[in-house]
Amino acid sequence: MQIRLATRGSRLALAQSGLIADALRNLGAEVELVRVRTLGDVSTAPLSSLGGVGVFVAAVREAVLAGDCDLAVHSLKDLPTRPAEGLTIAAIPEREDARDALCARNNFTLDALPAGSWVGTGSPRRAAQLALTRPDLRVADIRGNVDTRLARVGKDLDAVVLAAAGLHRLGLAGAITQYLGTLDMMPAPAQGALAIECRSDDLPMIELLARLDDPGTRAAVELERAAMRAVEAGCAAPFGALARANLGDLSIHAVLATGAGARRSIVVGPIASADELALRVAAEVAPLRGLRVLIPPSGLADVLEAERTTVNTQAFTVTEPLAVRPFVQALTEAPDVIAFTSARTVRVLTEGGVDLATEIPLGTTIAAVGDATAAALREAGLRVGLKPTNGSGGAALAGVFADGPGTVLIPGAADPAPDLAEALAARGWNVVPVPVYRTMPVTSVDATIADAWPDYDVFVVTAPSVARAASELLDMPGPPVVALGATSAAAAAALGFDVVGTATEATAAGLVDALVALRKEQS
Ligand SMILES: NCc1[nH]cc(CCC(=O)O)c1CC(=O)O
Repeated sequence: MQIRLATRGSRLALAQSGLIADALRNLGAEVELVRVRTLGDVSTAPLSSLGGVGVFVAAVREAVLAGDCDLAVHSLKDLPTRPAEGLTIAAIPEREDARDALCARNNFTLDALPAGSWVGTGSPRRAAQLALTRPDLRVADIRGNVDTRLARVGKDLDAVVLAAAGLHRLGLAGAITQYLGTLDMMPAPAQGALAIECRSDDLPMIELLARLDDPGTRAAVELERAAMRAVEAGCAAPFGALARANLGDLSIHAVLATGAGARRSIVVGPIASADELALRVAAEVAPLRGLRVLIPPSGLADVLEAERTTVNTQAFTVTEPLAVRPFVQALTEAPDVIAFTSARTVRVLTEGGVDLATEIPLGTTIAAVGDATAAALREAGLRVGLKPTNGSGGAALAGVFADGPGTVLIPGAADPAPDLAEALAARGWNVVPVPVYRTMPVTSVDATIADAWPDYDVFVVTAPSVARAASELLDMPGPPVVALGATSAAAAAALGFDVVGTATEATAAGLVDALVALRKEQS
């Protein structure tokens, strides 16, 4: 049989195509490599603007579909999980090493790299896992083929992370200074595996290629890819998975980096139930996947996105800073305590030109309602002396105060939630509220958000003013509400929302915990 094999011209593509050509020649076929230039090879525009890795794949696929060639060899990890019409993956040969490898200067391992070292990778999966194991390293976003990436080690980079399989196939195993374990660096789904594709109606070719198929590899990589699909993680998501077939069983380890940390899963079961295994993995690493959430814009939205929820953002309020002079004036009275009720307050004062670290009298105690506020205060150079030991919010903060007398300054919104002031007054404190910003409701809501309003699984209420604005602008009772803190929960409930959950900590972790608890309840 005379076979024409479509290949890209990159060194890795030629090496991989050559391997398969040789394997086919061993089976008695005559094989000719036909080079296809792809837009991805010709253009210097960023990959994402060309439609992602798919541009490399599209041109060789076209050559096969058009009948100019009979088959193409792909790195399976670069193939979209959606099947290509008219084509079939007729063989997945035995997998090369699936691991990622560190190629570092000075023979460094990941542990030994000095703090602050620059590590090159263009992969969000690799970057996220590096940040988890070695948060003290710096990651450089690099592109290009394996040779160009490797050439930068010892020049502007201290190390790069590359697939061991690619390095092996290029004869570059000598550049590897450490094979990375899956706890530090879970590989991409199907990493190290090749896919041989031909036309779905080319039965003689399908029959020939079947002899190169390794069923164990196929079962493992298909499970990894099914898990990726179930997580709704595209190739840009920080998701890694490695499965192994052993007798009739499949085991899979998977990781999804979620911003602050990562969720991991290990699942084992019979090959016949691979679909169910993929769903179990997805449920463990991405328990919130697919949840439709509406939330005001902030860093919280990014965290929910990393958790694979479907997030829409809509601003319901705008902050209007007020003059800072009343606050600065109040400082001259040397209050015993200043209680900060939001990171926003800290930001408004700092942006208003107040240098909190030098202008607040030394003897004044700084109090914060929760972690986010405390973090903002520390960033402004203050030492936080008082914070709730259990939970967060105004009432929780008042709980850790000693009884008065004394004076507490509370800078914040012009219409603050009354819980902190009331609780402190009841314990004998002289409470001095100082408005430093006003929260104004927006006047309209984006039309697509308004349309989708009844269909959201959760509306995250981050402040009483958010609930108030939403209740005025959109139809009530609206979607189920998860509130960020007890104060927001009470305000939302009073406005007629169905409050189905409350984050005990007004932080990303607290919100995620509340949503996960809700999902568990509902399933
Ligand atoms: N994304 C590029 C790519 N596609 C396949 C390989 C290596 C071979 C393989 O993983 O099968 C590489 C290079 C790399 O990630 O280091």
